[in-house]
Amino acid sequence: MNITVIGTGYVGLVSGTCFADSGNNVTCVDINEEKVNQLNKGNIPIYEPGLETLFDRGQREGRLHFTTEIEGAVRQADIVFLCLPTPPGGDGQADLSAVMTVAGQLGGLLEDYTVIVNKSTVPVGTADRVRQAIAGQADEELFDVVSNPEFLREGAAVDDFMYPERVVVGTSSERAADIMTTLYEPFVRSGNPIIVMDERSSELTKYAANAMLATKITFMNEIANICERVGANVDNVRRGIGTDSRIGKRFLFAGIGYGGSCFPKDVQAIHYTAGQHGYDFKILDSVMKVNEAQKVSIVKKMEDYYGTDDFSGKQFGMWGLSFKPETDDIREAPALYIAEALVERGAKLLAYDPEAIGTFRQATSRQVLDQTTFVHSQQEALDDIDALVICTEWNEFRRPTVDNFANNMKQPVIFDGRNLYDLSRAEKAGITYISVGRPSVNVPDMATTGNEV
Ligand SMILES: NC(=O)C1=CN([C@@H]2O[C@H](COP(=O)(O)OP(=O)(O)OC[C@H]3O[C@@H](n4cnc5c(N)ncnc54)[C@H](O)[C@@H]3O)[C@@H](O)[C@H]2O)C=CC1
Ligand SMILES: O=C(O)[C@H]1O[C@H](OP(=O)(O)OP(=O)(O)OC[C@H]2O[C@@H](n3ccc(=O)[nH]c3=O)[C@H](O)[C@@H]2O)[C@H](O)[C@@H](O)[C@@H]1O
Repeated sequence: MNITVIGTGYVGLVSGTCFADSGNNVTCVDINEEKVNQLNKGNIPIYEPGLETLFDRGQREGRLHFTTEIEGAVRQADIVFLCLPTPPGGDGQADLSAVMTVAGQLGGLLEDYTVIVNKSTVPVGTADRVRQAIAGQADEELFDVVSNPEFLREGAAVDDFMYPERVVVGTSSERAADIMTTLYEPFVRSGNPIIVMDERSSELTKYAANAMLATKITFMNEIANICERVGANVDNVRRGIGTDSRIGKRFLFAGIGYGGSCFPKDVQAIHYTAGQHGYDFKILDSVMKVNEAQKVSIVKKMEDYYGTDDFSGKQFGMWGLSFKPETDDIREAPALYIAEALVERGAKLLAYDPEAIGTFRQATSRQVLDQTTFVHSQQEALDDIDALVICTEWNEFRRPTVDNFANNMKQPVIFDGRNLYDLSRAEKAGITYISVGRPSVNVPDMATTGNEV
């Protein structure tokens, strides 16, 4: 099939590359000329494991093209995917300006029947709005509008796209449903379902999935906060409940809050939509409040440990800047908030991340930049620091076994926002180790090691 993807961000680039790899002829369109030039030279602007191999193959075999010219790309397409940004507007409402601008351009370009697919995360009713925008300029026989939300995760995007647990297709048109089913059949060979439903349910499914996952994480963060108060261990509680298949093992890891480009904005957006329809979505109100506090909960622990909120004269190492491992994306990353809070309290930072130093530098404040030295290895971030703060669970941070820290650090004090290390080993190694929802180790007057299984 001839596929045109409009918007070559995370979703557009991964979708376009994977569709090309399954034998389609794909043209990706973006208004960012510099990005398109780089992509045409074979340079991928994001770090995403496994993408490069498929991308190179697609370009080499002539099935993956990039352009800024929307006209030709849409005219030749059987299917047009909209993979455009839908950032939060001022009040939390999703900003649909990119989607509606492109929708307004499409009508005049359709010559033969084309399926217009919205892959962006958009509020309920957007498929209708896109249909109306196109219908103003094109015969209704010439197109259908489909909602096809994307569930990939950054850092695992290629696998998620190639082997989706489900594909959701929202359309009331049988013709469009058949085309979408044919397109996705190679991706669900393992028997996972393509679920066809109406457009509105499909649009809401995307928000419901993200809001449910954000709620699950937040629930565990609250359990962790209780664990800290009653002397329990959230790892044990997680194992104890996760083995119940009704609850499930995944997305139960307590930490320093969820970040990224989607959970925060999508929770806000569905909360806003509910409010627009006269419904107060109370649970999501709490999820947002708890998550805000959780992002900087580690700073509160540091204040308790030092007995002051004045960190002047202290230097902290920071491991991990991205919002999660295997990505250089720092959007809504807890590390941004933690760095800001530490610098506000007078600290200096030595920061390391395997991939996200560049993106972090662009996003953080001048004040943080002035007080931060970025280093190129985890080891360098341990030099002459008062304590290490762990913000992202990159695998390489698990490698120096916890026993090594005592030899490598001036003060073996670790504040771990991601629960990387075993408590009893930290205790034996003589490290002061304060993590999330677990008893603190080697801290005078604080609870000691709990009951590790
Ligand atoms: N990032 C992720 O992991 C996921 C994102 N989503 C959703 O997918 C949508 C896109 O997200 P990302 O790929 O992260 O966005 P992004 O912000 O990384 O990229 C969007 C791209 O669209 C381009 N663009 C903007 N206006 C344009 C226009 N008028 N014409 C052509 N190109 C234009 C931008 O230059 C940029 O390259 C959002 O609605 C998001 O919520 C859904 C699932 C996963
Ligand atoms: O709509 C989207 O953009 C995507 O949002 C999330 O994907 P992503 O944001 O890439 O990353 P996740 O792996 O979901 O992690 C999100 C945040 O939750 C945190 N998290 C995750 C899992 C967990 O157990 N605990 C936890 O704190 C992570 O550290 C991270 O900050 C969803 O998982 C995807 O299905 C969805 O397509």
